[in-house]
Order: sequence, then C-alpha cells, then structure tokens
Amino acid sequence: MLTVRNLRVRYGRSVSALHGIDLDVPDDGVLAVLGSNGAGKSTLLRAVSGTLGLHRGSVTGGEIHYDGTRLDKLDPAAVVRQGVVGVPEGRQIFARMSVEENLRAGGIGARSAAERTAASRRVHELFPVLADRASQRAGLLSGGEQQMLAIGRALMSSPRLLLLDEPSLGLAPKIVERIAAIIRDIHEQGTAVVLVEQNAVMALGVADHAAVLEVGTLALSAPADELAESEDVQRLYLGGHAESEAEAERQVEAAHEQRSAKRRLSRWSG
Ligand SMILES: Nc1ncnc2c1ncn2[C@@H]1O[C@H](COP(=O)(O)OP(=O)(O)OP(=O)(O)O)[C@@H](O)[C@H]1O
Repeated sequence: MLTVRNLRVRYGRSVSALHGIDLDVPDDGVLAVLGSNGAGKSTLLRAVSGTLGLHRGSVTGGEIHYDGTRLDKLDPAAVVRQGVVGVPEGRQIFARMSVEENLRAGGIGARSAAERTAASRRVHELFPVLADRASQRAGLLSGGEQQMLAIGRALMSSPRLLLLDEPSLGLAPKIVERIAAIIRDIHEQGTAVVLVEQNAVMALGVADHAAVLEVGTLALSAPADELAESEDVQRLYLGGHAESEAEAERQVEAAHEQRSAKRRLSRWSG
C-alpha cells in the first residue's frame, strides 16, 4: 500500500506546487490522477519516485510511505529497489540505443538473472513488437512503440507499483486504447498502478479509483465509476477537450463502454 499524507512540495523558493495532499493506493489498485495543466500531477509522481531533486523541487512537509518504508527520504535508485518505478512524461527512452539495450538498462537493478529473464519474458509477451524490433534504434520507433518501450523498460525491474505520467500524450486514439488494455493487463498480473492522465476517458476506463487535483490540492477522490458518472467531471474533464457536444457525448459513452468491458473482463477472470 502506498500512503501519501499531507504532502507539500515546492520548486525553489517561489513555487508551491502541492499544498497538503492525502492519497492511498492499495496493492491491487489502479489510481487515476486527473487534473488540468499545472495542477500538480507530475509533481506528485516525482515526489513518490524521489526525482523531485532533478527538477529543483523538494518535499517541504508530509510523508510518503510504501509497504512500511518511508519513501520521501530515499533517493530515486533506493525507491526503485523498494519496487516503485516511474515512467516519466515524454517517455525519455535512450534514442540512440537499440530496443534491446533499452530493456537491458531497465533490468540492471534486477535481484537475480532469473528475475531478469522472467521480466524480459513478461515484457515481450505484453509487447510483441519490442521483440520484433529488438535490434532497431529506439529513436526510430513510432510514438506508440516508444511509449511501449518506456513502460517495458520500467517493467524490467519487476515493480510492485508502476507510476505512469501521461502515457497517452500525443498518441492516436487507437494506440491509446492499446496502451489502456496493456495497463489493465499489467494490473491483472499483480502490479499496482498510479496513472496520471489528462485523457480522463482513458484513465477512468482503466482505474478503480480516481483523484482530481486542482492547483496543488485534492479536489475530489472517489471510485472511478462514480467519477465517470459525475456531471461535474463529465463537464470539466470528459468533454473538456471535445470540439463539439456530439464529440463530448461520444467520449462519455466511450468511458462507460471501457468500464463495462473491464467489468466483463474481471467477471471472466474472477
Ligand atoms: N521544475 C519546475 N520548476 C518550477 N516550477 C515547476 C517545475 N515543475 C513544475 N512546476 C510548477 O509546479 C506546478 C505543478 O506542475 P506539474 O507539472 O506538477 O503539473 P501537472 O498537473 O503535471 O501539469 P501538466 O499536465 O502540464 O504536466 C505548476 O505551477 C508548474 O508550473
């Protein structure tokens, strides 16, 4: 279980980005974190993954615990060793290295060769395209494939909690659907997920629970299906990027359809 209590974050002296956030992510959960630009979503993930220092930010109050260990005092490598691994916004793969080399880099922290082999098998099963493109330069992959590589590389260290920052960013709707299905698979294989997204349709279709951030505070926290039904959320986040009312309605229907697909799936697997 990840618990975040009264988390406060600043960048330098002047920017206060989070003003006291409380969140819980159970071991078998998928938490969607929604909110508009600048709400503090990436900051939250940076605080959990210990990477705020790389952005001149710091935790100025509160605590983050994972499975009995206090994370907010650890450096990024130590957070990964606790089983918490992030995929930052913008993918940040090693563009000049091959797909296979990128994956190998992700597996450096594995506890044993057997663990590395199992992780590699899992990644290639989830993303067959990465096996097909093993020797290709990562920078030559399509945007969707680069996102898959970024997630695959994170999975190489066998995380128990995966932090995803806007995996749908800049991708075509069909690719976003594939990424959503893969996140569901990853979760069903036993990895908890925190999914930061501006694409609320996608996020609410995948998540069990959702939190909405507004300028550094937690505005709402509720089961994802309740939020998908909420008129405020539909108005602000589901129809927010639609170019017409008809498109907004289509997006709302898509979120409902994704949720019922997920329910059907869990009935089959349960
Ligand atoms: N490195 C930084 N230095 C100074 N201020 C920053 C830095 N990174 C983020 N901020 C500020 O902190 C606040 C929260 O930003 P954050 O990137 O966490 O929001 P977000 O919800 O992830 O938005 P987006 O979807 O645009 O990434 C914003 O006011 C932002 O301008």
